Amino acid sequence: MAIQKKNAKARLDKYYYLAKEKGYRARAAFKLIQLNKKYSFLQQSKCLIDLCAAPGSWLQVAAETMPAKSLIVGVDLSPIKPIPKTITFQDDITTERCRATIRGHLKTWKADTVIHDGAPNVGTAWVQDAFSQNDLVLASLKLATEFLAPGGNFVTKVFRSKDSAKLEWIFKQLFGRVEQTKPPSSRNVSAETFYVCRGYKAPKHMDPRFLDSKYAFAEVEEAAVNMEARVFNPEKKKRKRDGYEEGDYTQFKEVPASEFVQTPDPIKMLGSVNKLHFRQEDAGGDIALAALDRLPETTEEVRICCQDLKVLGRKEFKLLLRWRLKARDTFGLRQKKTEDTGAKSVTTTAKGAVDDMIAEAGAKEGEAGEEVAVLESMDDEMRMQEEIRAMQDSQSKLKRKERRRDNERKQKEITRMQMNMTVSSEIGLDAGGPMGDEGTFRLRDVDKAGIGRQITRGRMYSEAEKPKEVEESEEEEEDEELDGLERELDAMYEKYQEGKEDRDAKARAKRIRMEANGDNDDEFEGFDGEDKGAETDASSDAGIVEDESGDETDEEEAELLNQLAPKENLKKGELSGRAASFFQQDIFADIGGIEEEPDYEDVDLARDSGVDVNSGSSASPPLKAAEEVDIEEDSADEEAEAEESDIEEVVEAEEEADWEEGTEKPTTETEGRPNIDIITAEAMTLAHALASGKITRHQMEDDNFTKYSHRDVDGLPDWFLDDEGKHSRPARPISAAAAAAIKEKTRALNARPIKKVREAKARKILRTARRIEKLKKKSEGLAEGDETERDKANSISALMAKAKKGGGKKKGKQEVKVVRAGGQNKGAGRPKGVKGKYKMVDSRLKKDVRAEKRLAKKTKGKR
Ligand SMILES: C[S@@+](CC[C@H](N)C(=O)[O-])C[C@H]1O[C@@H](n2cnc3c(N)ncnc32)[C@H](O)[C@@H]1O
Repeated sequence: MAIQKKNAKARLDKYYYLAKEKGYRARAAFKLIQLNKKYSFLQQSKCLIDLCAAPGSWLQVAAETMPAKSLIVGVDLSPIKPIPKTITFQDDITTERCRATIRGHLKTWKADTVIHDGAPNVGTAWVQDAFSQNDLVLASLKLATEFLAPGGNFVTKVFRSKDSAKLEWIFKQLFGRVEQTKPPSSRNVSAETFYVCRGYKAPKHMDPRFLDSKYAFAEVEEAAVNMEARVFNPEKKKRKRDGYEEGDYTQFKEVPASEFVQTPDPIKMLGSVNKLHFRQEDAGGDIALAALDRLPETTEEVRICCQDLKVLGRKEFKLLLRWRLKARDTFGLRQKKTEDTGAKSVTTTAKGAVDDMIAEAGAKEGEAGEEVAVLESMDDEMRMQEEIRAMQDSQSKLKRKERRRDNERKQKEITRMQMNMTVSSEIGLDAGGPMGDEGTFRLRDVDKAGIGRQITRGRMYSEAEKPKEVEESEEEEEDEELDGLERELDAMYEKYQEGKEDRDAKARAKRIRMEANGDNDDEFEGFDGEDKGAETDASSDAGIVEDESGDETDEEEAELLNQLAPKENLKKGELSGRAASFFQQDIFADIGGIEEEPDYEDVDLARDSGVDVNSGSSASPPLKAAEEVDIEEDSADEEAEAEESDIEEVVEAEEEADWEEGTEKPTTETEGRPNIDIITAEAMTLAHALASGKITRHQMEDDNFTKYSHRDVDGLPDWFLDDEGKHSRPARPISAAAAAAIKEKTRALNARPIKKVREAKARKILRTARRIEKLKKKSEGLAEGDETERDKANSISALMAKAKKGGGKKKGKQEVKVVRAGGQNKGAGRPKGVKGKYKMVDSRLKKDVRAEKRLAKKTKGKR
């Protein structure tokens, strides 16, 4: 009684008092609180079913944690006192009636979460308790599958037993994520544990047997307990998560040592019992045991080992097995195996020492006579085999390593030779000379490897292009896997780019431009002044921005705009308006008129690198070279790039619009040269350096032979190239003057009116020009007429005045309505029915005006 009292008190732990303090009906409330703290399923649920809910502490927690206006239904065999915000009823959760009642409460709703804390009336045998509890879990799961929404949660209590693994397997079939946990408030002494199953898969069809305890918990042939592992790997302890084995409820087991000698399965015995004893228990005594006890082989060491089998190591188990074999020999229990079988055991059991020992001990021998006789020789032989295998392995590894190193060395030599860093005599000295069998540079080998062409083209030999003969099967497999990953990565990158283009118009415009410009990863083909296409390509590659003025489509307007700076009016050697304004920039202030003959090399270079040169002119070469500068390079900073994209976007949009109208594509060329403008400080620095003769073609060529000039981009993924394009590019020098010039240019560009305004202004000028033209013609006609000079002059000045006004009535100019004051219009305010501007006149004023007009007419007629 005293003990009972003590136990009862121990049960009243802190959660019991906490539950009292907080007003929860049971300490179980904290289990749900702690589970929810870890997995937060209550906050996300709008509809919950609590199975086995009495007295209702879980319902209380759910009601206070779930969102307002949630639907909470609780059911239990026992009555539940009403809880605010919840619906409760009394029923057995395994019945159809209970399901129907829940259905009635839920109506069209589906449950987000089903919780189950059921415990059948326990108190019978532990195994029985566990089974009925798990049966209840299965019933609750069955109910949950009927009401759970897809993606819903199921939280349940499970008693750890041999069936809990089966339950876990079932949970995993129905839910995406299944976790087992034991909240701190669950007593350690209790075998209960909780499963939190999330992401209900909501299968359309389910075999009813799946949730039937008869099938779910049916005894499947248990995999034989691996006693060998227990005996030969005693250091690896496995936790007993499955509870007690069926029919085996004692913790400590001991058997007479004679049983161990007689048993056909000594390994199993060593793995399952705790002790082998030599105690005589039967009144008559065990003769075998007594004889065993007196055997000289039963040494003190053997006796100590028999005391506690659970603490033995591999060596001690081996000792016991040998002792057993000797004892069996003595008792005549063992028949020697034929030489043949022995030999077979040696060759077939190559799985390591554990297997050897199993063979030694004749594990699972059917009868007592099937044991292997030669223990020691087997051990030695196996050990030898093992050693040989290990040596072979390490040798082949070494060979492979050496081969790889050799290949790497050869590759380095090839690269060095390509870069003129080595002379041919240096190469292959150790490889029997160039003509030797292992000559590094035997062309046949090189060709076989498929890199001959690349070498002759001057391309670097890359790591990725290893000769086939040195490829190993492992590497091939690895490559295949990597290829697959790369393809996946490429697809993901493409998807990302598409998404980016959808969101970002600039990215879209950039892609369109890239497509329009064609593939820009063409190899560097060298400078070629004749190749216009290449020139354009190169300039577009470098991000050249076309001049907006090239987009004008209205012929007349374009004409008019061009008239403002007519080129044909330029004298020989004189700069065009655009060129003149370009060279008015401060940066070119130091360049005076240069008299020397043009340096045609520089001129060529300028053209090749995107600077368009009019070589037919006699202007000073640097000036001419830079007169129509078409250099462009990628802007180094993000700002410039953004700016560039902006401009390009406008250009694209305009181009598309023009094409839609069916007009010709606007020319982006002037006299065969692209209309390109400098927009970056780097380009401006280069232009200045070229124009001022600070650098020559050769210098520029040298400067451009960098690590960036011969990049091999073949086979590189897009994402990598895009990233390289952004971050790994040559840092070109920028002079302060060039930066200032570009800044000034950008400022001027920003200050410039938008295209629409410029067009409107141009239209206005055009209209005026047309009127003047008309006027000219009219006045010519008048001059030829018979009228007096005075009349002619009057008519011309009237025409002039009219033209000045803008050619008659201005469209949209509102007329002022004259309204007679008095009558119904008498009084203040707008007269009825009059819209817009109006003027009130009285009858007197009206009469006076009419009289004046009459008089003026009369006088005119008399003249
Ligand atoms: C541990 S209590 C539940 C405590 C509850 N979660 C709480 O917080 O108050 C277990 C409950 O399971 C109920 N139960 C057992 N078998 C049941 C069944 N077949 N149908 C409904 N309820 C059952 C018992 O009546 C008992 O009230």
